[in-house]
This record gives sequence, C-alpha cells and structure tokens, in this order.
Amino acid sequence: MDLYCTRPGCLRPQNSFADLDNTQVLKTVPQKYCTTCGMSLILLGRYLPLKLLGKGGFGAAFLARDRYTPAMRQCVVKQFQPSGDLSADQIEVAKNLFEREAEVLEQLGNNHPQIPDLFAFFSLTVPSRTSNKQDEFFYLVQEFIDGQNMEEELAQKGQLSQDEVVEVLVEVLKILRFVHDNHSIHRDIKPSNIMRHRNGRIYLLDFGAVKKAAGATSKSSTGIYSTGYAPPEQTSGGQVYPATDLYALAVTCIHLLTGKEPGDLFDSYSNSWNWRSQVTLSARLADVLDRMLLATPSQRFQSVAEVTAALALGATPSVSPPPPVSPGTAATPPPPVPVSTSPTPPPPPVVSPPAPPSMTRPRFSTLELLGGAAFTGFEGGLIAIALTSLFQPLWIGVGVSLLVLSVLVWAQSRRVIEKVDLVIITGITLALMYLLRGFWTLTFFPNILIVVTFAGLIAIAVAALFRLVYTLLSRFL
Ligand SMILES: Nc1ncnc2c1ncn2[C@@H]1O[C@H](COP(=O)(O)OP(=O)(O)OP(=O)(O)O)[C@@H](O)[C@H]1O
Repeated sequence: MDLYCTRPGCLRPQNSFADLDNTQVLKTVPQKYCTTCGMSLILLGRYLPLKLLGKGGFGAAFLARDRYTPAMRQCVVKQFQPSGDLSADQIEVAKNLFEREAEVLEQLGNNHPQIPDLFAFFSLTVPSRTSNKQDEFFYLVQEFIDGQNMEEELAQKGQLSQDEVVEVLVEVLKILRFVHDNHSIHRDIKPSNIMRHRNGRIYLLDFGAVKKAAGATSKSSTGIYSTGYAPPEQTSGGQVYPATDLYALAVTCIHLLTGKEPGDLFDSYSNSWNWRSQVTLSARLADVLDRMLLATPSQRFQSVAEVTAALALGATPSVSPPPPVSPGTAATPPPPVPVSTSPTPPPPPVVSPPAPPSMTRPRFSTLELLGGAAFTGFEGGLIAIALTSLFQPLWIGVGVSLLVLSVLVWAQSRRVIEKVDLVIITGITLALMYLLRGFWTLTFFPNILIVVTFAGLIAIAVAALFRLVYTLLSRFL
C-alpha cells in the first residue's frame, strides 16, 4: 500500500509498504515514517494520506482513509501550507482563515447535506528537516466528495446546457440560503468549489474564506477572493453581503454556459458584462443573471429568496433529496433533482446588512466632479473668448470652441487629464491670453476673468444639480 508524505517540500512523498496490504497490519501498526524525510505518515495515528488531490491558496488537499472506521472510509485531509513569500502577519491571517474553515465546517457542514462534514481538526509537531527545531503543521479532515468539480466537468463538456446550469444554480442557491441564514457569507463561489457527487448531488466546498455577516464584522474584507468571480465591493476590500455571493454565483453560471473565462466575458471599457450574445437561453434566466451581476450590491437581488422568486422556481425540491451515500462507496448516479414550481412561503430574510450607499468606488468623488466642472466652465470661458475672437463668423468660433471643450471633457472622463493637470492647463491658457491680449474682443483682463469665473460657477452649479438628481434616482429606483 502507498502512503503519501504530507511534509511540504518532501522530495519523494510517495512511500510503498508491502506489509500494509494486510488489513490487520494496516489497522494495528503504530506508525510509519517517510523513507525520504522521516515525517510521520499516519496522522494522529488514524488518518492515512494516499495521494495529493491538489494545492490551493492556503494548503494542500490529500485523499486519505480513516483507519478507525469499520470500512476505513475515505476522507480529505487538508493541510495548512500558505504559499509564496508571506510576512509573519499574513501567515497569521492565513492560519486564522484555515482555522475558520474548520469552525465553519463544524457549524455548517455537519448540519447541511450538501456541505462536507468536518471530521477532525488538529496540529502535529514534528522534528524539522532543516534545523534542530520542531515544525508545526495544521490539518483539517473533512468528508470526501466522490465526484467532479464544475471546472473539471466544464473541461470535459466544453459548455453546459441551460438545464444543467439551472440545476447547479438552484442547488447552490439552496446551500447559500442555509449559509446566509446562518449569518455567513461564503466569499469564494467559483466552479472549482462546486462539486457534483457521483450520485448527482451538488456540494459547495472551500469554506476558508467564509465571513460572518452579522455581529462583530470588520467592515473591511481580508482580500481573500478569486479574481474574475469576486464583485467590486470584495476586490476593493469593502464590506461583503449575501449579494456578494450571488454575484460570484452568476459569474460561475455564465462561465459554465459559455465555456469562456470571466475575463473574456467582461468588457472593461464599458465596465459591464458582455455575455448574452454568446449563448441562447431563456430571457428570464438571462435577466436574473444580469441582475445578479450588477456592480452595485444594493441593485442586485438582496437574498437567495429574491433570486428563487425571480426564477419562479419555488424554493424547495419537489422530491426528497437523494439518499445519503456512505462515503467511500461508489453509487449509481440517480436522475438530477428536479425543482418544484410550486410556490413556497418566502424564507426569513437572510442577513440584514446595513443598506450600502454604494459599494463600488465611484469613478469620481464629488470634489473631483465639482473641480472638473469648475475647470470646464473656467477653461471653456477662456477658450470661447479666444476662439470667437480669432475665427469669424461667430458660429465657426463657437463650433471650434465646443470641439476643443468636448476634447477636454472627454480627456477628463478618461482621466487623461486630472487634478493638478487642470490647474496647469488653466494657468497656461491664462498666461497665453495675457501675452496675446491684443487679439481678444474683451481687451480688459478683469472683464475676461469676470466672464470665465461666471462660466465656472454656472458649470459647478449644473454639475452639483446633476449629482443631486443622480444620487436621488439611484437611492429611490
Ligand atoms: N471535500 C472534498 N472532497 C473531494 N475533493 C475535494 C474536497 N475538498 C477539496 N477537494 C479537491 O481538492 C483540490 C484542492 O482543494 P483546495 O480547497 O485545497 O484548493 P482549491 O479549491 O483548488 O483552491 P483555493 O483554495 O485556492 O480556492 C481541489 O481540486 C478540490 O476539488
């Protein structure tokens, strides 16, 4: 039998022991050690790591067997192994997140059939390979989901059909309803964290990034998220909401529907998702996904209940869920779980986070907006005086002035010019106007200044009015 060494960096982690082929020996042998690095292989004297399943951001996952159960059930042993050059503080944060995964699995997983159960959480102290010191390793043992994650399924199929995606959507929504009802936010919904068991049941994995939604939440996020799937409020380190998970779930759905990476479906120029043309599906589903994908959390659906209502699917399956399968046994896949169309009473509200004014960082702050308006008015006045004096008849001067002004407004909107640039441009224009003062119809400089100041004030007033109308509309619509 082969045992896999869990010491990070072990050069030959695969160890073969012929005597362990005998079940009696396997169940009673006190310990086995890695022939390359000397690490204890039987964790806690109980868990037998067999192979590496994969490595994530914070650790490695191993397929293992539990020799204290009659059928030596399969399980997943996750080991805390933060990657990259992390500072001591970052390692501490990562370790806390790993511990949180264990806490959340104990609280949520052991109470929901579609979240892996937590079996054990422990640390091991072993002699270091490189110094005289001891190394401490942290392990988390959880239920093994014998199946494929959605990323693997997508790689096989290329694209998922509407029905397949609706099934995933509805099943994950049911799990999320439970997670949110327990005042938690998953924060890392993506295809590789959604698994389909061989019996057809959908599971949600990877609760390391879960954040408590109520109570002592710090308003800032820890920056744990998956690029492409995380919404703006998460990537900007803001507060997260149930709607944060709904956004990532919608990105997952469009990725599965189109087979394209989220980055290829997002048009950064218009700052919007551009996926509908890539696939044919029901307008209702597309509309629901589009609303889940809105950049501002307050504009998305606020809860799973709202999404299920919009999908008009009801909230509960019309048949009882598939029977539990004892881990480690292969099961024949039953038909996918159909979803009821009968309406059910809406569930209690998920979490009631304080209504966010807006979680996306505005492209321009109010100060920038008013400063830009002052610049546009001031500079526009100067340009109008200069160009209407230079070009005759008057309409040509006005036309050229508007053209130059449009270029300046466009350059501000793209941030080609901003902040101190605006002062420099105004200064240069004023200096030129002064040097060439003989040309202008308004020969007296104080008069020019009065005109342009007036124009600047009008521009500020107009911008402030627009800002006010926009704020009121976005609050009430
Ligand atoms: N309970 C489980 N049952 C079956 N496979 C699992 C289980 N948990 C994790 N895996 C598999 O193990 C692999 C590694 O998982 P892990 O959670 O460590 O990282 P990840 O999800 O790939 O990455 P990240 O943590 O950065 O999101 C993945 O392929 C995942 O599908």
